Amino acid sequence: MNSVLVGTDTSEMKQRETTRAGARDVAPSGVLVGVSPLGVDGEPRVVSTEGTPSLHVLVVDDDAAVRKACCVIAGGKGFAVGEAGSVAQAKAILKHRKIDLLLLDLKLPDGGGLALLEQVKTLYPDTAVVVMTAFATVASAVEAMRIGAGDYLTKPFALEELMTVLDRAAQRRHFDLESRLLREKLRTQQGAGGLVGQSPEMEKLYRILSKVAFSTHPVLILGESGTGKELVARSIHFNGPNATKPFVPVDCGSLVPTLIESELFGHVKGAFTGADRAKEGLLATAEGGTVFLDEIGELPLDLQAKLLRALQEKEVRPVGSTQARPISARVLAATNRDLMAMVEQGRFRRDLYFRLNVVNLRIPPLRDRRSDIPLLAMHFLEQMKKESGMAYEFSDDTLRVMGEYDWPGNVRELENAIERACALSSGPVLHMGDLPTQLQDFRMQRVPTGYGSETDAVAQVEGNGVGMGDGGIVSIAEMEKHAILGTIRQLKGDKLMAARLLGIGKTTLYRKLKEYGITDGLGD
Ligand SMILES: Nc1ncnc2c1ncn2[C@@H]1O[C@H](COP(=O)(O)OP(=O)(O)OP(=O)(O)O)[C@@H](O)[C@H]1O
Repeated sequence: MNSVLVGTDTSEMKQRETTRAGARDVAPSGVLVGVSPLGVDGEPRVVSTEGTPSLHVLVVDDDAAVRKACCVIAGGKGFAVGEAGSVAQAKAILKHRKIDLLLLDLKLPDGGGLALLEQVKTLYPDTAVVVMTAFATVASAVEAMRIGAGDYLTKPFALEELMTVLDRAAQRRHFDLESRLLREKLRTQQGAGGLVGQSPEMEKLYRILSKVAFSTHPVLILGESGTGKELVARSIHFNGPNATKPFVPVDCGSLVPTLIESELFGHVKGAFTGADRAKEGLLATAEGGTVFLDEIGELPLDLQAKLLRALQEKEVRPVGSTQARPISARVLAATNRDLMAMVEQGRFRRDLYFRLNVVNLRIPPLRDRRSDIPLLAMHFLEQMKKESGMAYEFSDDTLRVMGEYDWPGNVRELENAIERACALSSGPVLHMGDLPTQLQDFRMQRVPTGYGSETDAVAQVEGNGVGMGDGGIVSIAEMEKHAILGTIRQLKGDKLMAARLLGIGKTTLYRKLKEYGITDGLGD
């Protein structure tokens, strides 16, 4: 089989005869197939006897022997095959039938194959094209690739070359299909991890995400804090082929420096004081799954070198061990820092940067995709409704200000603001007064002469009452006190929740209460 060549060159005629004889009898897989020339109706014949074929292949060549050989090989692989001997026949078939893969000879009797290719790429962009060309016209193969052919075969070609090209096309097709389905899933919010957003920026992100999910390359996820880097990493993992394997997030910024190495690579018993048991590192725990290295820019330089070695050699050496242990996890990393600048400053290893940055995904800040704000706001509101059973809704003013605000803390800030508003509101309608002070300040800067709608003004005075509702000037300390006490009261004394919603620590809250001379409960 290996020595059999398929081609149009007359010097290959003898070999072609061999091909034809071989092809007529047995396909490479041993499956018997019958190949017939194209019927007058132009319909490609399904010739495989194996199950339902996955790909529809059309062979366009004026040489019947080449057509037959290709049909036999493709049919043997379980594809539905058809053949056309001219441009006109090919067009007739393409009009009536969805073709997944076109095997196209560039030299056809009734016109150029290149023109047909151009037409196919315009009318049927999903059809993959493999051009077949004689060695002498390899320049036209280059032109064909430029127009959109995915692959090419130089005639005469060995049958195994054809088989490889068919396998590659089938794989690519499968990949494209999966990635299209995933993109659709992400777009309609059904993707695992539930990424919300329909702005052009998010569409672009879904496009790249749906492609990288099926590969095993490292991906560097870039974006400001709170833009959704971890959510994107989860989406990549849970939509990929290893979704059932572990997803292990590692926050490089919060690991205790002296313990990072043993956390990442593991340690043996007795490796250091307190290591009374051997421990597997996070890189090994992810076995076959994904390790998500968050805040990778925070990793100390010496550990960057060790991580690079582990990634290159695909093995880790636990602290205190002389033996390496293989690792098979995919690595995704994220940072809100300018890693390239850190490389220039010598604070991040260039080689590690390139290792992690095989593909990068940049998540734009929320202020650069404002059309997503209402969608995200409604999404978080729905979540709150489900959790609380309350029929919350935004006042017009609240929704408008949220859409205009810059959200320096991005989606996380928006999510927290809505959670806080729901916890503080006295009724189902969320007013401006229920939003965090930074949004109220923002609105006051924009509308210096008033509060906007009357309802919201009332809500502001009646709500947590922060601001200049009584017309006088209030000190920042006074506003802070007002906010703290108002929040605790509205939460019926739940100080932990109040601290959380106010974005301050529990200890700070208690210290402030002490400063105000309040030692017992408030509102409880
Ligand atoms: N597109 C989105 N759709 C729905 N929720 C989102 C989206 N982006 C972010 N979130 C939510 O916002 C919060 C912050 O997201 P995440 O932790 O992924 O951000 P991050 O960029 O990793 O933040 P950091 O840099 O601070 O670690 C999470 O609760 C996440 O679920």
